[in-house]
Amino acid sequence: MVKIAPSILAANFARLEEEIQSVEAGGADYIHIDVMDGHFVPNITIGPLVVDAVRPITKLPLDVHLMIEKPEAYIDAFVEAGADIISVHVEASPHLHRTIEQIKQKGIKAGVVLNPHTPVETIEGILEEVDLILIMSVNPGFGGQTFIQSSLKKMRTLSQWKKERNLSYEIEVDGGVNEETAKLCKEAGADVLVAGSAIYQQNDRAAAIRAIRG
Ligand SMILES: O=C(CO)[C@H](O)[C@H](O)COP(=O)(O)O
Ligand SMILES: [Fe+2]
Repeated sequence: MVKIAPSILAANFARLEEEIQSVEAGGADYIHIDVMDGHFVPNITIGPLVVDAVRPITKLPLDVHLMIEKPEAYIDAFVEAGADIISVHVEASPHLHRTIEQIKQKGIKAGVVLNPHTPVETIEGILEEVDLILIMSVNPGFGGQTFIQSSLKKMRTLSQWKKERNLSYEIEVDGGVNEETAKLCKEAGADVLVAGSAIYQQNDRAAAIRAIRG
């Protein structure tokens, strides 16, 4: 069954505890946390302090999506704050192999993220090292954008490589995921669906999660 990772970017930050607990009770599998630095992407969101505050209020794995320059400088802080999965953008990581090793040495899962224009071939050399590959289906920086269809081809390729090469990474998709686009992502081989607006804009979080899971 596909996993659902609600993105708290679309939550009411003044009520973060309730917002997180509502999706946990509604059947979510991960809590997706979008970290933006105002440099790699044109928006600023949250840092390790918020991850640290959120850690004790949920049992779910914290799936931390770093949209920041020099992610290697902040990995230790996010691990200490309680991240379970840390994903870094290939576009922000000239020494991607080293950064992935740095995350794994901390005993947590390591992911790599591809922007919409970045071909999957750029990470072919690191497929065996990563626990998760996150395909951006919008340009990172904001919630509530429209799903970019060309991301489906990347999911299909990653799914095919995974089978052919007997690999174990999870294929995650992020941006514009709703009931309709979720179906396409599942058909293309996605294992984890991130959804912000499609979950947090609904009062009934369990129903929203069920609809996306399909
Ligand atoms: O990484 C992100 C944006 O950079 C978010 O996780 C993503 O946009 C989720 O929001 P939505 O489901 O509303 O598109
Ligand atoms: Fe994200």
